[in-house]
Amino acid sequence: MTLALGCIADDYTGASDLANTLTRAGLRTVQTIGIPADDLALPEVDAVVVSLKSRSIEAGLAVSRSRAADKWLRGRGAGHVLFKICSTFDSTDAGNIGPVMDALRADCGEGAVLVTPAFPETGRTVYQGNLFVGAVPLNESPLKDHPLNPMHDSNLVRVLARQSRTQVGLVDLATVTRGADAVRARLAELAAKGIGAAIVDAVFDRDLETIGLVAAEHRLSVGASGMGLGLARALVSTGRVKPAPSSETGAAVGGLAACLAGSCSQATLQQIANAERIMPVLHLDPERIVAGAAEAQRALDWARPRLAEGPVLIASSATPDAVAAVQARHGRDAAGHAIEQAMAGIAEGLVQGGVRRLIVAGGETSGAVVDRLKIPGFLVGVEIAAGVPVLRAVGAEAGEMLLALKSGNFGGAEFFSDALRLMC
Ligand SMILES: Nc1ncnc2c1ncn2[C@@H]1O[C@H](COP(=O)(O)OP(=O)(O)OP(=O)(O)O)[C@@H](O)[C@H]1O
Ligand SMILES: O=C(O)[C@@H](O)C(=O)CO
Repeated sequence: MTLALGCIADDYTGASDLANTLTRAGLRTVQTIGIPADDLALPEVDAVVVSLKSRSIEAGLAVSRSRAADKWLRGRGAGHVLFKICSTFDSTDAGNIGPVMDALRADCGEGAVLVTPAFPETGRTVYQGNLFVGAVPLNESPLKDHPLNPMHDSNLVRVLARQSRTQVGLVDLATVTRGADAVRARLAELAAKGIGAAIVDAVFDRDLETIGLVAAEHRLSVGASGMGLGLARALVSTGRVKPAPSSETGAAVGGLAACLAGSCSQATLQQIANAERIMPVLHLDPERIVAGAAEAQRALDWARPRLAEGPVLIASSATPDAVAAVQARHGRDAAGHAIEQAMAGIAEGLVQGGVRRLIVAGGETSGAVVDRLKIPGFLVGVEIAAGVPVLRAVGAEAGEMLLALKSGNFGGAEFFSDALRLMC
């Protein structure tokens, strides 16, 4: 297998978002959980997205795991590696976007790295280096209340510079609009000044196509699914990849269906409220989760008799005030970790009880669940909502399974019913 594109994603939902974008652009793509074991039977593909759970861990660990994934991908022929980050640039001043970018850049000897989280299909655009979420700057969006990495600065040149050892420049929209040669020239100018990274503006998919053409000539880029779109279209338009027909739904899996939500985003809170109309919903008590295993057991006891009648939803999700109160009592990381592990335990119990179709909301939550279920990889199926495909597990201990891993902010108001309709 010689890869046309290698990707390292810093969380699992982000990885499935990217795998979805690449698949829709015509690249045969597989998503792996971590670096695949040698005996995992991977199909012949153009792109591999290695999913890491490295967004919110200690920076040194994120760097070493990302470097190992990069080495694996380049060892399979990937001339270009995309480090997939969140379209809302989720990170803190300690990392992990800057430190990982610096390390991968040093390893491949890149001059200046193109960086953009723009993903216009989901309302993420970048102008003059400022990230907009829909109509508002990042620091005025719901991301200001994120439980793990509240985002208080929309200027990504500043945000990345605080995390990185290199200086950060800007390729502005006026340059992108002039085309690939103008972007090439600006990047060369920045590299000549010793500036190692450039936030690049993008508002429309056509901007990402221009950026993709230039990025594909380099060894490394950093971005969200929009950068993936640009790269994929460049690989196809320059004849380096022969586009594959769009993804198949595959055979039905059957089995029981359940939903888990650990995301506290506004989008997820609305989706849960709407799900109450169509399925039983259990709201977990975060205090009891932190106190011990009884709350997870209560959830399984609650779900068991109901599942035979239809899907259920179990949620820890809460409003920003409630999340802040739990964090004040137990610490941000300890509370987050305890809730993620409880969700993973609930997922394990549900699968032991016959659940084979599982929808998970939240990147960290999905990471904990997929790890606990020991699923080594996924094939990408139909799209439920922008950035969220149906995933078919490959090599799972439980056998045939369908999953949907929803990024906290993604999906329409009826996301859970939309997903269940497509997961048979
Ligand atoms: N009631 C709660 N109180 C405090 N923390 C919570 C609560 N419910 C969930 N959490 C924690 O909040 C974090 C939510 O992160 P997660 O990545 O799962 O969702 P998200 O950030 O909305 O999604 P994404 O990363 O895909 O955008 C997790 O660590 C989770 O355990
Ligand atoms: O880019 C995004 O917004 C998502 O793929 C994601 O990474 C959220 O966790």
